[in-house]
Amino acid sequence: MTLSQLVSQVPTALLKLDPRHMWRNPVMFVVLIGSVLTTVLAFADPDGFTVAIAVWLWLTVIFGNLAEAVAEGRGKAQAASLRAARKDAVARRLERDGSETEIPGTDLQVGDRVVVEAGEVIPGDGDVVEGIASVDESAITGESAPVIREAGGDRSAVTGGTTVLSDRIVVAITAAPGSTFLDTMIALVEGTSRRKTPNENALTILLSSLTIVFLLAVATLAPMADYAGAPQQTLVLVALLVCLIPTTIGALLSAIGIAGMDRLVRVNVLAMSGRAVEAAGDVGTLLLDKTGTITYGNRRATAFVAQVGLDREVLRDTARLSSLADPTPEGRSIVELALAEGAGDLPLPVGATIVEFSASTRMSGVDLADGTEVRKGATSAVLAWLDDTALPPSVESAVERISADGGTPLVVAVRPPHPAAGQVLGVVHLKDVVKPGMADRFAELRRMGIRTVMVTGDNAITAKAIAAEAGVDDVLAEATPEDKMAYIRKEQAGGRLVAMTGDGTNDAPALAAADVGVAMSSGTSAAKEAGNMVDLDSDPTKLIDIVEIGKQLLITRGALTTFSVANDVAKYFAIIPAMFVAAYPGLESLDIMRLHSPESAILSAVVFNALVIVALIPLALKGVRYRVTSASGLLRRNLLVYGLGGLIAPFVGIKALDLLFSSLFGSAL
Ligand SMILES: Nc1ncnc2c1ncn2[C@@H]1O[C@H](COP(=O)(O)OP(=O)(O)OP(=O)(O)O)[C@@H](O)[C@H]1O
Ligand SMILES: [K+]
Ligand SMILES: [Mg+2]
Repeated sequence: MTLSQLVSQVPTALLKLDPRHMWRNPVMFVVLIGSVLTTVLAFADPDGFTVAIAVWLWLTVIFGNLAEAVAEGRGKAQAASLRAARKDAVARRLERDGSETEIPGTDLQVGDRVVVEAGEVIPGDGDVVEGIASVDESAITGESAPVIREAGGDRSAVTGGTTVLSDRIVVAITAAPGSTFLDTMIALVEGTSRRKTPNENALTILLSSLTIVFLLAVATLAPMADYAGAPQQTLVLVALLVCLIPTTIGALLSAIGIAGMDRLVRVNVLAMSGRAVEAAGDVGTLLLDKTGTITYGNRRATAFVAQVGLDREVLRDTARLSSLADPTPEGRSIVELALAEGAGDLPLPVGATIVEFSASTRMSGVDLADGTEVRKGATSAVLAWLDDTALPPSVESAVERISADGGTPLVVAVRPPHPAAGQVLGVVHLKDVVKPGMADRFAELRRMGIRTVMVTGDNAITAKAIAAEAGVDDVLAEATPEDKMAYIRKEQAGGRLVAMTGDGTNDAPALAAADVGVAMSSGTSAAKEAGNMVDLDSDPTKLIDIVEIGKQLLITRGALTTFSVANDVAKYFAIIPAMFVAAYPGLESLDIMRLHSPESAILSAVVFNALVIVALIPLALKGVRYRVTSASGLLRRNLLVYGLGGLIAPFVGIKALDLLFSSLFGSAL
């Protein structure tokens, strides 16, 4: 933060003096009332002291607004560059009859299908329903490397404003104009949609209560001072009140929250709510999707292993048949492998019914017109479909070998028309690769006290093999969407906050149930809508940064609250004796500060109180540094630094200002 940044936000800070805005912050609202009151007094009796107090009370309020304005200002710059990305693209809407109509992108409706080809801007948010393309998403991510977006899998979502670099895709629009991802993002970084988080609300209530306590203390001080023969002016009582109420944290609270969101935006994560950011700081369990999260996610068929005695061509052609209408990356890779291994390029037979893959059935295939049913899928699912027959031994050993290797075995089976029995033909070997560097990052999470759990629809052996390679703490295999939900609920019932990253439509319910649900930007629209954060880089290990930023937010807020309250308590002891020493000479032993005069004591305290806010703006925005240590160690350290610092600072600061003022205006004060 530079000085010019501060100065440039002064107009915004002044606009924020609007009582309708100030009302949301009770501590600073009290200061505002105090400023108005002392200003009236200054007009009635314009002596130097009164004017000085009035001016510094106004500055106190403005400094608080300045903190918020600077925090918001950083987002505004980002919003401006995002606006530039929201180009008004022309949409090529696909009509029912297959023809195309050109319409403005802003006229698109949810459910419309649009064609986008190389060089064109995607006119709205949606899911790719046909084709595969490389897309330049730098407009939203700032990353220039193109990404692949394709129909059917977990990498199907595209964002309006990004550009197709190669090939042709058909996109089904999922967001109405005005409520697109880019619109949400702009509102978020601008802070326009920011609401107070539960913790912020709780802290605001606490700070308001403290304010009331000090208000009562100062109010009872007035008659006591009268009685003692040292009547205090209203001006002094107002100034005293402002010094005692927790103005430091009151002024910086909202800036701390905005800065937390902003730090996330800087690592390309959009948090849809501040609550999610706070929760991230307290996460105990992290659920990670295997495919696409821990592994690259483009599971590809690499081999057909037929049952002993069966021609490999039969397996190859049946596997191909079962995949002809399967748009998932797995399905398409099977068709490609079959072709490469010499299968004919025949289309799907007429009259065939497509059976789509789903995460709960874990199978896909076709039903032919003659009643023959063809399936491929997870071993247990296919065996259950075949009325619990056992696997032929040769297939069983192939399944085990593929799984132990971390691959996904897809069993292929046929069920001829009744009464002939169904039969397993063999298995397709799907391979996926664990992303590099995973084990290190999981070790880091472990040091932060977070347990990592890999969740997958794959079988237990494959899951264990991948888990061992990636270094996670636990695995949940053959997980249906319901299993994922149940696991999250169980952890939450144990008092742990759960974070989860996911990209698939089948992840959506779990993403919604998790305390922190991070959807990969590459994922499906359903996943993005269900989560409360989106990672534009689609990097699941980003959760480490997210947790750090969440912890940093909580620590910063805690540290500055400690400082603020300690500061106020210390001021009480620094200035009360100075104010009353004339009336009660017995207080002299308490008057360790030896301030010049009661007026100088009050003015110094008010000025110090205001300057502390400005001095702490950089820390509020940057955040207190987070180190990986135990929570209690951190607490102890912060109490020591910020509690003790808060106690000592006023004595030093007020004394210094008192010396300055008394040397400048000695006789007047
Ligand atoms: N296109 C498909 N056709 C048939 N079966 C499939 C297909 N894709 C996956 N399967 C089977 O279904 C199982 C579950 O797949 P799913 O995509 O739900 O989970 P996953 O990809 O292993 O895990 P996740 O996506 O949650 O990381 C897979 O292990 C595989 O056996
Ligand atoms: K104060
Ligand atoms: Mg999947």
